[in-house]
Amino acid sequence: MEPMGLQGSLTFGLEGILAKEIETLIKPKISSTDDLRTIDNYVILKNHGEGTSIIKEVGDSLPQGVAHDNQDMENSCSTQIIDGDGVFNVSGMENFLKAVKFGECGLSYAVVSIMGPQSSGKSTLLNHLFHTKFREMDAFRGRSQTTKGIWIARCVDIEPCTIVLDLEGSDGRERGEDDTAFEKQSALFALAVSDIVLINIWCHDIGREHAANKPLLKTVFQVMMRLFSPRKTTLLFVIRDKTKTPLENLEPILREDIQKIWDSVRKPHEHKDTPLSEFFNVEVVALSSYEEKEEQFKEQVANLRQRFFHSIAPGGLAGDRRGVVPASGFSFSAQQIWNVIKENKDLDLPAHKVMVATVRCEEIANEKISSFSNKEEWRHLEEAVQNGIVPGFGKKLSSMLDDCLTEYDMEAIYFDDGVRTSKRKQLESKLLQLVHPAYQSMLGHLRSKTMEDFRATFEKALERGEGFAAAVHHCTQSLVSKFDEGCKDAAIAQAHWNCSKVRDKVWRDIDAHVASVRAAKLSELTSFYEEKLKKALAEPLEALLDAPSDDTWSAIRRLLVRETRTTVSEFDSSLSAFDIDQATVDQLLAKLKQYAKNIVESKAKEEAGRVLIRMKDRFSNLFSHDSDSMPRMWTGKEDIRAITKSARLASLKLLSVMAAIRLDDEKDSIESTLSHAFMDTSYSSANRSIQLVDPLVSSSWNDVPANRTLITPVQCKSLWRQFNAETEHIVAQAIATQEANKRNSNWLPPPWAIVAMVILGFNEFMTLLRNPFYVGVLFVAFLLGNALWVQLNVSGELQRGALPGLLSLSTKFLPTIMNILKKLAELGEGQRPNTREARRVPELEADISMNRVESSSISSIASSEVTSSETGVEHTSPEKHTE
Ligand SMILES: Nc1nc2c(ncn2[C@@H]2O[C@H](COP(=O)(O)OP(=O)(O)OP(=O)(O)O)[C@@H](O)[C@H]2O)c(=O)[nH]1
Repeated sequence: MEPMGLQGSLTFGLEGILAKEIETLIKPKISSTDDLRTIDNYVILKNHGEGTSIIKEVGDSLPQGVAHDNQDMENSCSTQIIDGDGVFNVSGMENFLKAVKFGECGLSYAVVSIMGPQSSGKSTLLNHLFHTKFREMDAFRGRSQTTKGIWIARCVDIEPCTIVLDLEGSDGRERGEDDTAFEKQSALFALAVSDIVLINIWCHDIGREHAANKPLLKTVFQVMMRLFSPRKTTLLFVIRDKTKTPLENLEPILREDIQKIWDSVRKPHEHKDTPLSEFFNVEVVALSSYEEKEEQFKEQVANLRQRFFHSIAPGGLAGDRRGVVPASGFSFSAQQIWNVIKENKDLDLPAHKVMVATVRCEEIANEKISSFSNKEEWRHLEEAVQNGIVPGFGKKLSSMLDDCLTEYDMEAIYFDDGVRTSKRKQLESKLLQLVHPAYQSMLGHLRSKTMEDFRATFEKALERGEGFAAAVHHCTQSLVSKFDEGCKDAAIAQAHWNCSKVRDKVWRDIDAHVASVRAAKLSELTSFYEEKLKKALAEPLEALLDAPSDDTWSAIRRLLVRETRTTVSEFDSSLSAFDIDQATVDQLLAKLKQYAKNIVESKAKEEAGRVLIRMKDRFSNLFSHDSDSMPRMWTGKEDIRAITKSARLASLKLLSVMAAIRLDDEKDSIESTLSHAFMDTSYSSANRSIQLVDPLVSSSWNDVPANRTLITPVQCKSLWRQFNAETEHIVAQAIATQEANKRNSNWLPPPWAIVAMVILGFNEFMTLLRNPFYVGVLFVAFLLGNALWVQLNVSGELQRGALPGLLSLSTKFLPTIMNILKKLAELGEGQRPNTREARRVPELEADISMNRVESSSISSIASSEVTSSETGVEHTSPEKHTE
C-alpha cells in the first residue's frame, strides 16, 4: 500500500537528478510510512535496499544534492556547506554535524580536503578512499563541472572521526588573480580548517612548465601567507594516472616543482626566508588511472586509506597539526573563517581560536543555564523553598550547581583555557544569580522561624519564672546558634555568601521583641507597684485628711516617705532581673516616687473639695460636745461665745491645713493669714474699709507656689463666708436653748408670792413651831424629802425641761423609795450583830472558867490540836482562846 501524502513529500521540490533518482530508485521501494524516520531536521528513508538516505531537509530548502549511503545515516552523508555563490549553508552544516555526532568528538577528529583541477577525479577518489558519496561526473557525459562550491561528508569507518571537504575544482584557466576569486577563497578556507589537504595532480603535469596544477599550488602558497599562524598542514599530492615512471623518479621532480613555486611566491617580510617545511608537511602518492586500471586504482586507494586511520596520532598524516578548534566549535569556526575570507581579511588563527572559544563557551554556558533552570530537581527545590525551610538546601543546590558546572567543563574542555575559565566564572555567577532568590527566601524562612521559636521559648522561660535578663540571654544564644546552623545548612558551596546581614536582622528582631516584652513587663510591674503604693497610701491618707490638724502634713510626709521607700526598694529589686541600665532604673524609680506624690496630691485635692463640709462638721462637733466628747447641755452656764470661737478656730485651722500641699516641710503663713483675716475682729473691721490691702483678695499665696495650692486665698475667703453663714443657725439655736433652760430651771415662786406666803402663813408656822411633835414630824419629813431630792437628782432632771424631768422623776420615784427603805433595813440589820456580840461576852467568860477546870483532862487532845495547827489549818481551838 502506498502511503497517502508520501508521494507529495517525495516529489515536492525535487528536481534534476535527485528527483530522477528518487523516482527511479527510492519510490518503488517504499511500501509503508514505517520506512520513513527523522533525524533532527532530515526525513530519512531507511532500508530501501541500498541503505539509508536523506530525502528531505525539513523546514529548509532542499539541499542541492543528497548522497545515498550503504551504511547507517550517522556514518556518512554529504552536504553542501558553501554554495557556488559563496553562501555558507549554516543550518546545513549544523545539521550535518549533528547527524554525524561530530560535536561529541572533542579534539579527536581530523579534517581532510581535496583540491585539484576540475574533473580530475577528486570526487571519485574521495568516494573510494573514504566511502563517501560525493557526486561524480557521469563518465559517459564527458568532462564537465559537477562539484559546485564546497561539500562536506564524513569518512566512513575511519577513526578518529574524519570529515572531508570536496572543493569545486579549479578551472585551469587561473580564473581571477585577485583574492576575491572563489578559487582562492575556497583554497584559503580549506587550508584554514583542514589538517590534511589532498592535491590532485595529473601525472603528466609533473615537470611541465605550464602544468595545470601550477596556478593551484601558487594559490595555496599565496593564501597560506594570509594565515598569521600556519597550522602545519599536510599537503598530500596525489598523482593521478601514473605512468610507468616509478614514483621514486617522479617525486623529486614534483618536489622541485613545488619548491620552485614556493620560491616564486611573494612572501611577507617575516616569512621571507621561512622554508616550505615550516608551513607544510609534503607527502606524495601516485595512483593508477581509475578509468583504465580500476582494480589497481582501488587497491592503491585501499592502501592509501590505511594512512588515514589514526591520522592525528604522532607520526600520523596529521600528527603535526596545531591550534585545533574543538569539534563542538567547528561549525561556528568554519562560518567565521569563511566570513573573514569573504571580507578579504587576513586570518589570525590564534585570535580566531579565542573568538571561537569565547562564542562557543558562551553558548555552552547559556545552554547549561537554560538546562539548569528547566531541570525538574531545581524547579522542585525552588517551589519547596517558597513554602518553607528545605532541610539540606545548601547541599542539594551545591550538588546541582556542581553538576551543571561539570557538564560545562566537559563540553568546553577543549576550548582555550583562559576563555573557558572566564566563561565558567560567568556561568557560575549567572547560576548563583539565578539561585540567589531561593537562597534569600531560605534565609527569610530561617529568620522568621528563629523569631517564632524565640517568641515561644522566651514566653515559656518567663512563664517558668526565669529572670527576664537570664531568659533573654539563654533564648537568644540558643536560637541564634540554631539560626547559624540553619545558615550553614543553607550555604551554597560555590557562593560563599555571607548571611551576616540576615543574622544582624535576626538580632534586631530579637532585640525589638525583647524591648517590647520588656516594656510590657515593666509597665505591668510599674502598675503593680503603683497599685500597691496606692493601696498603702490611700486609706491612711484618707484617715489623716479626714481630721486635719497641725500635724497632718508632717504625718503625711512620714507616711509618704515610709511607703515610698518600701515600695521603691521592692520595685528596685524586681527591676534588677531586667538587666536594664541604671539611668532607666532611676527614671522608673523616680516615676514611682512621683506617682506616690501624685496620689497624695490628688487625694488632698479631693479632700480640699470637701473642706466646707469638713469645717462645718468640725464646728458642729466641737460646738455640740464638751472636752470629754459629751454632748453639751445648754443650761446657761456655758460660754457660747467662747465655745463658738474655739470651734471656729478649729475649723479655720482645718481650712488652713487643707489650703496647700505641704510635702516639702516648708513653713508658710497661710494659717496666720487666715486667722488674722477671719478671727482677728479688729483687723477684719479695720480692713473692711481698706479692701485694697486685704491679703485674701488674691488667687495665690505669697509663699506657696501655684502647683501646691489647693485652695486660693480668695476661695478661702468665700468658703469662710459660706461656713459662717451655714453655722450661724447652730449658734443661734444653742443660745435659744440656753435661754429656755435658764427659764425652766428657775422653780422658786416670785418674791411677792414668798412675802405673801410669809405674812399669810405666819400663824400656822408659829403653831408648828410651838408643837414639838409637829417639829419632830417636820424634821423626819425634811430628812426624807432631802434624801429623796438627792437620790432622785430632782434639780438635774428638771434642768432637761419640766416635762421630761417630771416623767423621769416619776419613773425613778418608786425604785428610789424602795432603795431608801432597803438601805434603812440594812442599816437596822447591821446593828443587830453587835447586840449578839455583847450577849456572847459573859457566855465566853463562863466557858473560859469551865475550860480551866478540864484543862488537864484534855491536855492530850490539845497536843493533837497543836499538831494540826502546825499543818497550817486556821481555826479557833479552845486552847488558843485559853492562851
Ligand atoms: N583519466 C582518469 N579519469 C578519471 C579518473 N578518476 C575518475 N575519472 C573520470 O573523471 C571524470 C570526472 O570525475 P569526477 O570524480 O567527477 O571529477 P571531479 O574532479 O570531482 O570533477 P569536478 O568536481 O567537476 O571538479 C569522470 O568521468 C571520471 O570517470 C582517473 O583516475 N583517471
